[in-house]
Amino acid sequence: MATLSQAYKDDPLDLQHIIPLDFDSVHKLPDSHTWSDHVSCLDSEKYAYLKHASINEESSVPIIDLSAPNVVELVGNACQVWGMFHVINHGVSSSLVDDVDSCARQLFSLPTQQKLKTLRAPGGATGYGAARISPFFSKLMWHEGFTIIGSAVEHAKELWPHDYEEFCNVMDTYQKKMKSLAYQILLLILKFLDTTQEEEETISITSIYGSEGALQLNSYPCCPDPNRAIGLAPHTDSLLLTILHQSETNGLQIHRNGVGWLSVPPISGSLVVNIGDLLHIMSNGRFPTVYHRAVPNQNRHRISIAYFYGPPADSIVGPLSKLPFPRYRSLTVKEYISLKNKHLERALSLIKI
Ligand SMILES: C=C1C[C@]23C[C@H]1CC[C@H]2[C@@]12CCC[C@@](C)(C(=O)O1)[C@H]2[C@@H]3C(=O)O
Ligand SMILES: O=C(O)CCC(=O)C(=O)O
Ligand SMILES: [Fe+2]
Repeated sequence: MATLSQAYKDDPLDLQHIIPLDFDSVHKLPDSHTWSDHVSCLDSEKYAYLKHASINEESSVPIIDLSAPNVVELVGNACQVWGMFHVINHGVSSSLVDDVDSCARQLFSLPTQQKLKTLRAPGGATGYGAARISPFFSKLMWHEGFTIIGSAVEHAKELWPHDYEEFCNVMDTYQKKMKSLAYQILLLILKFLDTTQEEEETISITSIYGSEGALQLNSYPCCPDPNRAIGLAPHTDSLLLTILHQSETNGLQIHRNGVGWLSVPPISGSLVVNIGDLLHIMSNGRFPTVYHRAVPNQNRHRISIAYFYGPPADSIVGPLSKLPFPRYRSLTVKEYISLKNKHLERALSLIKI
């Protein structure tokens, strides 16, 4: 059976030459990390649009209480209008979230030489390094990441030879919580979409027993010139849905047609859920896959933790059968990952019917 790690291994990305900067030693934004044209170009292009757009919708990402009686409708509407929402009353304890956050901080505050011991191998998907999307951009990002798929033990032993257990336990517990929360949200979404009983059963069974997730720890160090740098370049997430914890510092932005880049500030105790490409496909395009980015700050080192939830790599994903006029062809998760690795955002248009 193909696993998520295998899917990334089969389609290696050459990231070896892209290594995060030793951020502490840099006091001026290097040319390699200066995006001024790109950043302002994206914004001004969209501001020109704004003059003509009529903005008569809610102006910020909705906050959904998972214990609300009409939660299916709330989640469904948020998925259709925004492709993103905050969840509160999600059942994940704040102490666990704080632990993950502080473990991530500890990891990123290790000396660069130490972190580089876990540098993502050429065919590997896990460990320390630049974002996978980096080779698609000519400028580098003000960011370092650490990817975990399954157990973090091998990398953790390299980072803290005598003291790795606490990190592993926290990451394991958090991944389990994220998996069950993601599953719970997926069921609400399937209820909202027109899903046949049979499909619901197949999807639920594979999602709970066979699903695979990945945990991405993101670090955006203090940046000497944040307006001309990008933390994480604009992208959509590939899998079904992503659950993001952002600590108290702003940085996440989403792109809204006719509006431009909109900040999604952290709300204490909430988690941000966003639709990924695979759920966009399953919903036959009814749910947008959210184009988003992260920007750095001058005085605050920002940490975010993203959990990516998806079906097993060899399962087949396509528009749900009751949704009329399929707009995308069905394909395996592995095939989609491979298309995305090669074509990034053009992957979706390549599977249009
Ligand atoms: C399971 C996943 C999801 C990945 C790839 C793999 C592990 C790391 C994830 C991210 C995290 C950072 C943004 C992104 C775009 C990236 O560059 O790496 C994500 C990507 C995706 O959603 O495609
Ligand atoms: O740091 C953030 O707010 C966004 C992270 C993100 O988009 C990702 O990890 O895919
Ligand atoms: Fe993302």
